[in-house]
Amino acid sequence: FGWSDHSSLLAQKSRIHHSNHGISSSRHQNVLRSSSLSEAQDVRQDHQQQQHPHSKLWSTTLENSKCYVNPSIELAVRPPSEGGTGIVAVVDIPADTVVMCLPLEEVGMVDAASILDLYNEEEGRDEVLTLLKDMWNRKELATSEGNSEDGKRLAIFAGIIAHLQLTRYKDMKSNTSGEGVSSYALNQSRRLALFLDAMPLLPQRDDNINSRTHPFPTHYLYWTDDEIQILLRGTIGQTKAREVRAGIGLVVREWSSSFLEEHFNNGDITQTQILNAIFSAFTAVLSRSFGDSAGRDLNGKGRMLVPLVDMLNHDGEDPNVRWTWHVGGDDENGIEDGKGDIVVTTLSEVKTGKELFKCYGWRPSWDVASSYGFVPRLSSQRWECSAIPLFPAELDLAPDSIATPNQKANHETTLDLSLESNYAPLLKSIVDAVETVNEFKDRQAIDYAIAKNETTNKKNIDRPKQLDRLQLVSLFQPPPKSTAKKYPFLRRQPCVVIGTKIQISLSDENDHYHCDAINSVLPAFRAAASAISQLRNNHQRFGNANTSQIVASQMTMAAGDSDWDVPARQLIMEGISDRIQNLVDDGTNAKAWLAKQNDATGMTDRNGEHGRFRADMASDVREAELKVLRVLLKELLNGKR
Ligand SMILES: C[S@@+](CC[C@H](N)C(=O)[O-])C[C@H]1O[C@@H](n2cnc3c(N)ncnc32)[C@H](O)[C@@H]1O
Repeated sequence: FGWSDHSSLLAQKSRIHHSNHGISSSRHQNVLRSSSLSEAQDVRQDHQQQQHPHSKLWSTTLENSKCYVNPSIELAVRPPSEGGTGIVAVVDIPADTVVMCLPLEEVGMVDAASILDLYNEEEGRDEVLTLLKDMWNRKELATSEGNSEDGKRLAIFAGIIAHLQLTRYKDMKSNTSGEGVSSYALNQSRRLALFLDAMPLLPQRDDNINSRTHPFPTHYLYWTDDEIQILLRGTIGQTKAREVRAGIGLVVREWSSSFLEEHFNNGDITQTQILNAIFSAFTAVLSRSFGDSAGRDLNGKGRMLVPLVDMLNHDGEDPNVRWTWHVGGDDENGIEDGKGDIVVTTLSEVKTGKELFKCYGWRPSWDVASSYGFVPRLSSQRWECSAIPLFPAELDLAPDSIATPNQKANHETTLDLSLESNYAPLLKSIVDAVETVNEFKDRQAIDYAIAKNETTNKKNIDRPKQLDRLQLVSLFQPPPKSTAKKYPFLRRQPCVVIGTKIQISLSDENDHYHCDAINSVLPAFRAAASAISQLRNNHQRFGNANTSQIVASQMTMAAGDSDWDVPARQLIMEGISDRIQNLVDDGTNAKAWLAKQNDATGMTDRNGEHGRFRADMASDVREAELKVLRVLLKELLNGKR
């Protein structure tokens, strides 16, 4: 579900095609309208005496003499519209100050591997943990760059959190704390009780009845189907939202019998609550878990959740704190065992009343939105991405000749390049061609550095490394006219991700980043231009345009040859212009739809407010893409002059 998932259009396509609509709307609505949660709230009221679970976790940690929390910081519990809970400075804090030092074992850090490692079926079988352990050990089919492995681990982690949370709910409801049959899951849920309560799981008690909806109103799992289809139309955000919803929908289906066996069959819990807990756990893991910035993620076992540190909000442009993982001496093994301290240090002075922000890592807006349920505000400048279609959705095969009326009527002179059967072979050749060119370039750079006795030197040192390899994503498109009757469904249009540094000011000081951005995608578009030229030649000579007749080696040659720059830049320019137009039109339609909704419902209650958050988020996703496309189009037009 992370950034790395974007690269593998080829690997993901079959999965997505089967589940275009994501989580079925009726099931989804059930979750949103669930009213059977008041019992859970009542139980919580008794146990927590109305204290916010974040505050409770905070004060309990402060009481632990082995945990250090600098008295200069305080917790700020706020509504989601204000970023939710955060941590603020109560006095001026100088740079390089340790504000937290939390021993992982003391704070109840959670990761999937440790929970599964300690689970022993022979001491009491647990259907959910058995299922998750099997999944953990299952070798995934080899896909590029281990994407599905990351997604799988994240899902298992969510499964564990949901299971422990449901176990805790039953434990609290039965009101027999410490008595009766104990199980591994029960013991773990008691050990992690405070932290489990502090995640965005079952709704918390609130005096306002309207707020008894999900506590994470902007996460894509809680959008309605209409919101996904209309508010996000035309954006890469829509593709991500559909992927997240479809992926989780499939996982939930796979898990349902084990969860029902463990929780529903034993009574006490409704199916809706089970589903609700699973969705909530996914939002918790997607929005709060993290790995080690040094690349150490519990010996490659996955991600972790760390209380208190997960209350720090994100600033990707100017973070004022960072966290590090300290183990005693050189004891790197401590990290593998999840031991050591998490230390949060200020990077710059934090003035009284200001919030502490860490950077969650660079990701484009559409990706931040799909994990974290918000889009960062652009304050000064930051790296951002959009995507450009590799080919026009409908290719004119005879652009210079006049087609006969008969040919036109039969669509003989066009090719639908958003049909998978047509684009898939071309896409594979483009990926291969770009890889060949990149390998060649890397070798040349190394040879050059050796000859000059230098180390290889990357020009834009702050350019995110994800942008240095070919990234493919796809957009959902309505069918082109030529095939709309025969195949009326939405289909995917393959795109290349392009990223540059956008800024809030109107000056052009980032021109060189835009120029680099275009250069970095040129090989893919040169190969695409070669494919298009071959298709047109074949059509002219043989009267057909079968994509299987394309010569891949010609595309590879073109990918590395600047002679192809003119048609490649033309393709990029047309793709960008087309996208800008569509994004603007779809944005206007989204606004009109929203206005209609507002008129119909008044949008005054909490659901209306949450709807507005989602609409704002959709608009931010759209604007971020538009900003990138506009600066790149300007750069291309300047380059032409
Ligand atoms: C790791 S948690 C941080 C604590 C969180 N605010 C809470 O209430 O528990 C990450 C979530 O905080 C919110 N968040 C973080 N940074 C934000 C920001 N700059 N603006 C708005 N929301 C933010 C998002 O909902 C995100 O998914």
